[in-house]
Amino acid sequence: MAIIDLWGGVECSCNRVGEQFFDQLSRNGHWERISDLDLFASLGIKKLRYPVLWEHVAPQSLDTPDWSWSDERLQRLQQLQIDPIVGLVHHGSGPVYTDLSNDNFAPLLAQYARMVAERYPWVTYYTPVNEPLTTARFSCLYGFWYPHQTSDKAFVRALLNQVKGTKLAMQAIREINPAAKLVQTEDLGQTHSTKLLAYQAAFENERRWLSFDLLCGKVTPKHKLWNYLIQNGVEPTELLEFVESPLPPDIFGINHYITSERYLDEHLSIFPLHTHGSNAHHKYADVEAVRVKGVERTGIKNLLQETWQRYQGEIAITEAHLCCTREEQMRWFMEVWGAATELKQAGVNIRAVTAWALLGSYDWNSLLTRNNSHYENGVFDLRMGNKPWSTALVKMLKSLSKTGKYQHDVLQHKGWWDREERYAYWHRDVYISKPTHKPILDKKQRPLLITGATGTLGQAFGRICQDRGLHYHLLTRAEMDIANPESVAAAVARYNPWAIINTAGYVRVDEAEKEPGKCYRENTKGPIVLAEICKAANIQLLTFSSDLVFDGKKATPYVEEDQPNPQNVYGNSKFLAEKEVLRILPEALVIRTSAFFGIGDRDNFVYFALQSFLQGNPFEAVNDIKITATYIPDLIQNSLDLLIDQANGIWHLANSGTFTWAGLAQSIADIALLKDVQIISQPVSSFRLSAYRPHNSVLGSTKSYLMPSVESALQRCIPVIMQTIARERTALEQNLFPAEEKLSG
Ligand SMILES: NC(=O)C1=CN([C@@H]2O[C@H](COP(=O)(O)OP(=O)(O)OC[C@H]3O[C@@H](n4cnc5c(N)ncnc54)[C@H](OP(=O)(O)O)[C@@H]3O)[C@@H](O)[C@H]2O)C=CC1
Ligand SMILES: Cc1cn([C@H]2C[C@H](O)[C@@H](COP(=O)(O)OP(=O)(O)O[C@H]3O[C@@H](C)C(=O)[C@@H](O)[C@H]3O)O2)c(=O)[nH]c1=O
Repeated sequence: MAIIDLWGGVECSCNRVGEQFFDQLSRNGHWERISDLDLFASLGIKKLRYPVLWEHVAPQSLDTPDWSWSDERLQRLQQLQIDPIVGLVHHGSGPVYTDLSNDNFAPLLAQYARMVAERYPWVTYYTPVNEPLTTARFSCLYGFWYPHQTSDKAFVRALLNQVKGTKLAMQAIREINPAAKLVQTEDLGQTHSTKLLAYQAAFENERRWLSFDLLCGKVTPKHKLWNYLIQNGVEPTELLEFVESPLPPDIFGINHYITSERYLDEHLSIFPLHTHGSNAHHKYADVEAVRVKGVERTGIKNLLQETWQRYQGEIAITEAHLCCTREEQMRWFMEVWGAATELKQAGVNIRAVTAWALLGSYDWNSLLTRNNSHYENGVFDLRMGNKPWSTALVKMLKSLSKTGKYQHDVLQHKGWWDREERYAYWHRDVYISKPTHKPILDKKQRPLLITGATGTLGQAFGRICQDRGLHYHLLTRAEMDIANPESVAAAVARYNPWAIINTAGYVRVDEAEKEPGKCYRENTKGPIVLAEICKAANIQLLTFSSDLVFDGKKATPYVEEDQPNPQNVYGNSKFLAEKEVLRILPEALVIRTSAFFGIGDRDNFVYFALQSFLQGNPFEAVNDIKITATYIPDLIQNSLDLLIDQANGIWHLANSGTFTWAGLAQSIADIALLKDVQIISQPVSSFRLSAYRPHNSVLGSTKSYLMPSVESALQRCIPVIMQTIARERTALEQNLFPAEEKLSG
């Protein structure tokens, strides 16, 4: 039985930048999709942080409210027996007739809150204003959001208006529902620093409590920030009003992210420009403490302990979310859940942990100031077809809400925030120079078995599993011949894997026409043997197929449901494997992909083209075949997430964008900024290839749009490939022309 509750929450920020409102509910489609509530209910959540935003209900005036959306949603929540924690403002500055610096903000918010309570008198839990301190910082100290001010005076005024608004709102609500409870949320971190900036860190470590301290009436003339507030335009009466009639939160809502802990350092030279800032006295860099070697992070457990010691009030983690790969998201949530459970067992009044951003969020990487569709998935992933995809976190949360416990092999390993490779900086007072590190993989975890140790995809899988802290064994043919059942059974018995990733195969498409036996052994018999043994051993299987299963007669991109009709031996060997593997093991994941390119692999079209261009040689490319190309790291990152999500069946994963090979060559030249390249564009027939190539093998998908565009992948890899080619050329020249001759050259 779980001793703490699982709550959920929808990322519903509605922040204003200039005259534009950035609205997560329209970005994530939840505004239109009431069925999401059923998905949320299936997680076993007891409460849901849910928006009835002022900017949505009364955007033009409090006299013309539109309750249609919130009526329907709150009614559905009642039917689903989910208790809403209603949020009225979420990183917003209110509708256009007010803003954070306007003294009408608090009274108007209270008026709106009364209207909400009158409309939904049964609602008990409220968060009138989410994270007043964060919003005041982003809007009035850093100027990112409306009203875009950048002074302590404006920051303090914005904070006070929000906290006053919260108090007045709760008082108005309690006139309707005296039992109403305030769940006051705030981002909680810790600021660390060099000795020189310890005063700034101390200030920020006091400031972080201000929302709670004000509501609890703790900001008296003895409070460390009393003078700071007074010097920045607050009247003593405004503060004493809270002291005389405090309105402490019924639940202290802690929002904690891996980036909540900061590190301040005046040695600007070792920090990227975008981290530079200043106060009235010093210029300094402000970075995530987790990236700094020599900084001991306080961590969520100690921060919760501090909150308990400071307020002795009921606490809930109201936002637990990590933007990262699947296993890291699971590790982060389990770390927060574990900390809360241990503290609860130790007598701390912890009520719940909230799985935040259930549907993910958009553009937080630009602090909600740009619409770039930078999406980070949540418990559900919105990049899969027309309904939210249940990631591996769904199974985890269902188990936690029931039993408070959950096991998965990927959880055996530390999260990146506890692994050596996290460091990007070092604490100047602790280290003179950049310390080195070696990633260590913990062998306790049941491994992934990856075939194809000498292959392009296999080796890349090894590198990325290392980075993701996924324990793996990369096996050569000698260690496990996939077409030999004894060899596979022996390897499975020896390593006891939780999944097999089959990157092995026969990929020489033209030669396959001459030696079909070999091709069918590696590409068809091999995967079948793996499927049979995985079935028997109840372990997951991921295997790869190809766009060459199609005949190319379709005019538009091929999707998963399209009927394959391979036109060459290779294509046929992959198609037969797909059919047999899914007949034997329907749970298997079969990923069709195409035309690999990547860093560190010289046997690919991108490398060939760049090499020719840089050598000034003409490059022949086919102009009557349409394909999609696949950047290997993007393929692997998403394949691993799907495997951990236990996705099954056929999935198409290729970077988005349709090209002829000649067109792709031109894009490569454009992105490499190479002007005078010679691309000889000609039909495939001129290449006299022994295996037929379909004229269209573009991979589309009805299941997902996980993969970035080919352009974005080329932009990420071409600079590195060009450096590799340049280095190789220099090495070649040095071998060909030893130094003295070059000088005489
Ligand atoms: N390259 C591409 O553009 C595309 C590839 N694919 C698919 O992706 C997968 C990986 O391709 P890629 O990395 O390019 O291939 P590579 O040719 O680079 O690697 C193939 C690997 O498979 C190993 N192998 C072959 N047969 C066996 C066997 N019986 N037992 C164990 N290992 C074996 C090879 O080992 P050894 O060195 O001993 O021969 C080699 O390590 C293949 O399934 C391929 O069909 C799909 C679409 C596009
Ligand atoms: C090397 C090269 C290829 N091409 C074009 C011609 C031809 O259609 C195509 C053939 O190149 P390749 O032999 O590299 O690729 P091909 O064998 O067609 O590629 C396939 O590999 C297998 C393993 C797959 O599964 C497929 O997805 C696909 O990537 O590329 C050029 O136009 N210019 C060139 O210089």
